[in-house]
Amino acid sequence: MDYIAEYKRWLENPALTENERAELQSVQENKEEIESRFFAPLSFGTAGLRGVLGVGLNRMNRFTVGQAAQGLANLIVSNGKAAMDRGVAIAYDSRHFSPEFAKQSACILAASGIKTLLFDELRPTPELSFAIRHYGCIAGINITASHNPKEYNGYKVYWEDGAQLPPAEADVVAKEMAATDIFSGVRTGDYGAFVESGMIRILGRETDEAYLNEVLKVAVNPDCVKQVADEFKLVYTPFHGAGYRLVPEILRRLGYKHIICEPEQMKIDGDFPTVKNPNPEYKEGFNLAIELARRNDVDLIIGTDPDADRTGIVLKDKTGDYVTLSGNQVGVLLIDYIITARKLTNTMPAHPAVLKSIVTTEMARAAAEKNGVACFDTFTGFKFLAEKIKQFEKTGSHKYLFAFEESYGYLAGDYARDKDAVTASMLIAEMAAYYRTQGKTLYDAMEEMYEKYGYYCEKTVSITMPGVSGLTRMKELMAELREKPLGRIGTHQVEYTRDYMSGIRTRMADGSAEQMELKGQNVMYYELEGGTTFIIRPSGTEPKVKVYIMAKGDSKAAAAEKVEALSAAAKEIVR
Ligand SMILES: O=P(O)(O)OC[C@H]1O[C@H](O)[C@H](O)[C@@H](O)[C@@H]1O
Repeated sequence: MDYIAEYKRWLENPALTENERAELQSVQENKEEIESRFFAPLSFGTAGLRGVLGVGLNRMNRFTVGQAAQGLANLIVSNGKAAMDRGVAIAYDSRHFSPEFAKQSACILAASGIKTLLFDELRPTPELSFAIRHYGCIAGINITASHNPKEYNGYKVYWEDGAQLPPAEADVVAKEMAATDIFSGVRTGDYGAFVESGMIRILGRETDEAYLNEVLKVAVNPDCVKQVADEFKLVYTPFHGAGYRLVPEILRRLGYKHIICEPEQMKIDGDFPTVKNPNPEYKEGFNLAIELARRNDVDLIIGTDPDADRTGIVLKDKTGDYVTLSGNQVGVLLIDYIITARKLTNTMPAHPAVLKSIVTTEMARAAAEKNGVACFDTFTGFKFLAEKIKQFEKTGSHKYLFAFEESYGYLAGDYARDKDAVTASMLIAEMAAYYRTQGKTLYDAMEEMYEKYGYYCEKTVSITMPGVSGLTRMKELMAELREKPLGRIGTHQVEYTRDYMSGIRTRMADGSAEQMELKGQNVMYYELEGGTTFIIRPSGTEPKVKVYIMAKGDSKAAAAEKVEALSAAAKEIVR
């Protein structure tokens, strides 16, 4: 794309406000910035749009959002009147412009004759997934950039089962967007008039109630909470986002009496003023909560990201220090706990299964299989886990107990099809209460878990590659890995290489190849000697290449040592 011509087209367009034009004028001397804003449209992938807020074709703004809404509207119209009447549920988080983009989308859909159900204020992402299923909508939109830094926003689109848009529908939206002129091709109308005519219906507390009732049903053994509720305390932080109301509420309904919320981070604010990254992956975000926990002698902290789909926890260890758990550790703890509680309460279904992504710890498989529960893998992205759940429903082959990814996303229950921090917080709190009734802390339970299932250790090394040059470098890197296969990584021999684009697994010793079940994603997966894995993939949500290192050892230290040695190799390979 001729980015200078596109820049000028925008600069001269009368649709821009004075402020928008001034923002574009302010970069006129900066060619690199112009290129980054105009080199290509934001791509509409299966997770919708995600990008930095600002004026430009490759930015999140009212024009790019309008084009996406029109693309979705066209897809729904092509599905016929019944689909249009089923409507679209729309939610948003605490980011800048999230409510504006949500309202704008509702007006664009309504102008195409599609009913919309718009939340009255920010809501957890999983509540949107629930609302789509609950109200029988054809689709859903969520304005959020999830856990990304404050400069970002995003446009996640969901389909009728409450999961993120399947690739076939995403392709249609992308094509419709490309055929829609960003300035003149988007139809809209008056918000007030649409509300009055019922084309836009506002969702409020009644939807929260229906959602919370469903979440509560996922609790496996809530009686244990009642036994310890008088003394048990926990600290909660929503990182300035959508978990602020419903997470404490579900914990209260579960029976907790002492929920200490971090007051600064309970304030809704798209600048996320107290954290660098509103992402439970980073410990720094928990600093205020840890202080609060220390003052109140609390040993469990729960944090949820701005759209309340990710959940992180911090525990007090035996020396009194506060340590963060990884998404893998929390996931395995929950698998182990859910299986225990299901057995205890006689609620284990026939053919139980857990689901995880290929970059998620193998310890999950060990925990499941040791207990007679099957474990299945999918690609990264909750939409793939949701697809598997749907497949189980269709064939009746398995009943899923729990699905999770190392990226701090967990789901149980049938009411939603995206990871749910409200449910995860509830299950974590229930699990902590259960161990308390056994005279243990969650930290004790985690240590025992390693003794039971083996010493696994994982680390993700992320290498940021920003801008247009970063995109090019990522492409080159993945191409190089395919052209010149790695024979060794660090000091380890590569035994098998899996290319998940072609779906081929090659034995390095003799070049023999076999077809795998999963294919079609840009992931290179190396099986190293000694059962260690090393996986490279470009992130789908941030300008990063991620290297996932997963090892098993005879002790915690031995596993960690293997991982550390390979971290250095990761930085050598991904440059
Ligand atoms: O590694 P990335 O492509 O950035 O994705 C990391 C995560 O992003 C989002 O949160 C998706 O909903 C998750 O399913 C995914 O695991």
